[in-house]
Amino acid sequence: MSAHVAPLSPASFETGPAVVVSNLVRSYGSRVVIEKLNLRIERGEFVALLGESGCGKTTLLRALAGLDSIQGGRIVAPRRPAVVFQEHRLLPWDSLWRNVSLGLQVPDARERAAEALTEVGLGDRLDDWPRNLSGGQAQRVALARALVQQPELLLLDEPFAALDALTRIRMHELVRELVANHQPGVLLVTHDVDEAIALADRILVMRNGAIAYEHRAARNASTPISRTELLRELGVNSHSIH
Ligand SMILES: Nc1ncnc2c1ncn2[C@@H]1O[C@H](COP(=O)(O)OP(=O)(O)OP(=O)(O)O)[C@@H](O)[C@H]1O
Repeated sequence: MSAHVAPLSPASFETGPAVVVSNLVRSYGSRVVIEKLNLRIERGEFVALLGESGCGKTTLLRALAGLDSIQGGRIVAPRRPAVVFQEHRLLPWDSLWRNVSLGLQVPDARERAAEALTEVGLGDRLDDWPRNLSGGQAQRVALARALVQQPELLLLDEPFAALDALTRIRMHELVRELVANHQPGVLLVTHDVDEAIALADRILVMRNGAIAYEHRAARNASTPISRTELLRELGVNSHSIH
């Protein structure tokens, strides 16, 4: 865990939020990218983060992951979150089960990896190699590697962006199922408005270094989040909306 991510007290471990961010500031040199941003994600809550290119979505995700230092504010999380990136980032010289169990300090690492790989539909590929996987399969392994850690917070940085449309839809179904089973809080960074609407309980739009818009989906809502409204928030004018 990096120095700036403060642990929650043990009492709040089982029931507390997945992450609480207060007055976060992140800058590169003199350029402030995130300015006094506040965010709270509950366990089991699926939050999607949209925003124009360059607005700071990945910067926020990296700060939450503890990968970068921050210049102000506070991030309180129970443990280090798990992250899945757009690229699978599997080690080519390790078998799939070893990739999945990397960093697991338990005697039954292979069994745990087997369970996780089975959950993502690759339980028969334990001893296979990353080079033999399709893009979608590799992202499944990346998801298994994240979930084997039983994270309270799962950070997804455009994990489906490089996949074809059909594989992406299958991955949406899988992620929905995995999140329902494991109940982490999720922050999904995406450019895809429809993906955000399909998956998220809450959709955020980031602008000028902070959360500028928030839409919370009512559970089992008969009227879905308005795509037009979201696109408007993203600066797409009504003439371009179909
Ligand atoms: N390592 C870095 N050094 C300097 N500036 C950076 C660095 N990383 C990102 N930036 C700048 O910070 C701003 C936010 O970048 P970030 O990658 O977080 O945006 P984003 O919203 O994720 O964009 P995209 O949707 O295109 O992926 C951009 O102006 C970018 O140029």
